[in-house]
Amino acid sequence: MKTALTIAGSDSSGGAGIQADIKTMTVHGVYAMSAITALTAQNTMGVQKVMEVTPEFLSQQLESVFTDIYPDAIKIGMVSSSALIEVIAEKLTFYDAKNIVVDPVMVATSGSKLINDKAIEYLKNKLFAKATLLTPNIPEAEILSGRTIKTSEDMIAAARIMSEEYGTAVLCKGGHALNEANDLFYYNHQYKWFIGERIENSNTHGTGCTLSSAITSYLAQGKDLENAIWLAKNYLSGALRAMLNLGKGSGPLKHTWNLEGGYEE
Ligand SMILES: Nc1ncnc2c1ncn2[C@@H]1O[C@H](COP(=O)(O)OP(=O)(O)OP(=O)(O)O)[C@@H](O)[C@H]1O
Ligand SMILES: Cc1ncc(COP(=O)(O)O)c(N)n1
Repeated sequence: MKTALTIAGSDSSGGAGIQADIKTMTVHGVYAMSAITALTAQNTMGVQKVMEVTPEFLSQQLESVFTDIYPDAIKIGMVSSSALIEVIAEKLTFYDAKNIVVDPVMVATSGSKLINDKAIEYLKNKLFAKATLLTPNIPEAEILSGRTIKTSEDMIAAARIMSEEYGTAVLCKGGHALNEANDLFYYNHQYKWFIGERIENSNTHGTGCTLSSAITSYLAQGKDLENAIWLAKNYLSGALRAMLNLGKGSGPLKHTWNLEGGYEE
């Protein structure tokens, strides 16, 4: 069985973070493991409280996982402080980790900030160069590239800046654009659009986490990067199309849709 590790925050409401990642990896037939960076008390309406783990405890979780069940691929999500980022960067190097998807989570769908400013600099300087793929959404891509994104051309320019600066592939997600759900992939001085039909569903809590952990699952199974992105986007579209409607705010996706025989693309 292929194995994957998520290094991320726990979401008590189960729609994003560690819980979304484990559900997604599991329905892809991949053995999921976790190293938790923070506990969040959150629901579909917002993040009520965050409790970070200590760098020592994160370090121990990573050591416990890597020295026993080596992950074939790794997803990194919410990491809110520079000390935790340093620990992750050090362990990824020490254990020679491969197939690393970094989702630079900064703000939850509900608007709550999930990272501090110093940590953003550490992400850029210590973690991004180790990534196989970075998956910023549009607001994150604006912060990371220093460019305002209003058009498709702006998305290409921002992705180029990030890809060239960090020497990694970038998938700039277009879920925050108004009419489309097209994601822009940039690697090796070339770009490609991953076109998605926009689904009218206001329950989008955890779309970013789910997409990045689906990509990670496919990488663990040995798919190449572009194929992994196509397959993951198809999975995500099905999870939105299943129209689960839970909670009072922006609710979670139906992660199990692909086990139920419906919603074929
Ligand atoms: N309404 C939608 N219909 C179809 N696809 C969507 C929709 N909204 C988002 N997506 C897709 O979901 C994925 C995540 O994109 P998005 O830009 O929402 O990321 P994100 O902001 O990191 O997610 P999150 O809401 O978890 O923070 C992308 O592939 C995007 O195209
Ligand atoms: C622990 C954790 N990690 C990531 C997100 C971002 O996901 P979203 O933007 O969909 O709320 C979140 N809300 N909580």
